[in-house]
Amino acid sequence: MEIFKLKEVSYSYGKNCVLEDINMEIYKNEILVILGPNGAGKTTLLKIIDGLIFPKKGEIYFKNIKITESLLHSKEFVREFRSKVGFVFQNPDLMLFNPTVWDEVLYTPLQIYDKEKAIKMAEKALKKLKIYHLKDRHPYNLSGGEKKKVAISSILSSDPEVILMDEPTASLDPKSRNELIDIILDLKKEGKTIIIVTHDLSLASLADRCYIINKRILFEGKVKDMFNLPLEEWNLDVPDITKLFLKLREMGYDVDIPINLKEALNIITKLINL
Ligand SMILES: Nc1ncnc2c1ncn2[C@@H]1O[C@H](COP(=O)(O)OP(=O)(O)OP(=O)(O)O)[C@@H](O)[C@H]1O
Repeated sequence: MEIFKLKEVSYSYGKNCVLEDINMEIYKNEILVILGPNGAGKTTLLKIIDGLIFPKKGEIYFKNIKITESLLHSKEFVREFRSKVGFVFQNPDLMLFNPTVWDEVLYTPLQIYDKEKAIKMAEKALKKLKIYHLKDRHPYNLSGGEKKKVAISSILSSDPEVILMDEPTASLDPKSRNELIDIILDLKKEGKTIIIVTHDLSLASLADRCYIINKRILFEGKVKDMFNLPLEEWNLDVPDITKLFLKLREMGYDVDIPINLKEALNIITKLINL
């Protein structure tokens, strides 16, 4: 089932066109990763999907309903849409406005559920991100990574169907990054649709499908099919492990390009045992 569909969407800031002719489908229960270098228009695209800005050209559909500017002014639609689609901003400071972490994470569920259920949801979300101990802290005084986790909890606590994440691993240390990756995979198992925007190519290993954009769509498909593309020329952060396997190919080894460390180890083990 199609959750979102974008048809020939374009967007400009003044005269500066940053997205042109974007055609995109987002399906239920997929992890979609949108890659692109700095300034490629990724955040702008997420804002369009989240209805925060409206395309200058083109059409956008949410579950087959065409989103129009007047629909975005309808309180009823916006309320329903906001309860179904959650957006974790790149900069958590833009999301955190309550006096404590607890108030922050409880805020949206209280608008949707009764108090008892809202409290349960908030507790669950804080525990999921392993930040329950921070619940009485003021978000302003937290570290960058802690703020990011609060921002993610505050979205998960309202249990949206679709989660948009802008550079979710930025400012997370390696342990927290791996924990977040596990959370994203769990969310998929729970039936959620997750859209991740990043220039960190290693996150692509999570994806069911990827887009690479730079104002326009440069690629759409499976991660595995990305590796024949000039990724470094397109200014994407190619992980060292990927570079190593591309080099092995250049040297004449008939190897697949692994999408994670486990796959890399399997391929190397096979090579050694040849
Ligand atoms: N509010 C704005 N007003 C004017 N120009 C903007 C605005 N927001 C973004 N831009 C410009 O639009 C282009 C795309 O920005 P956007 O933030 O969508 O890119 P991005 O791919 O998310 O980049 P990054 O990876 O650096 O976060 C950039 O050139 C940026 O300077």
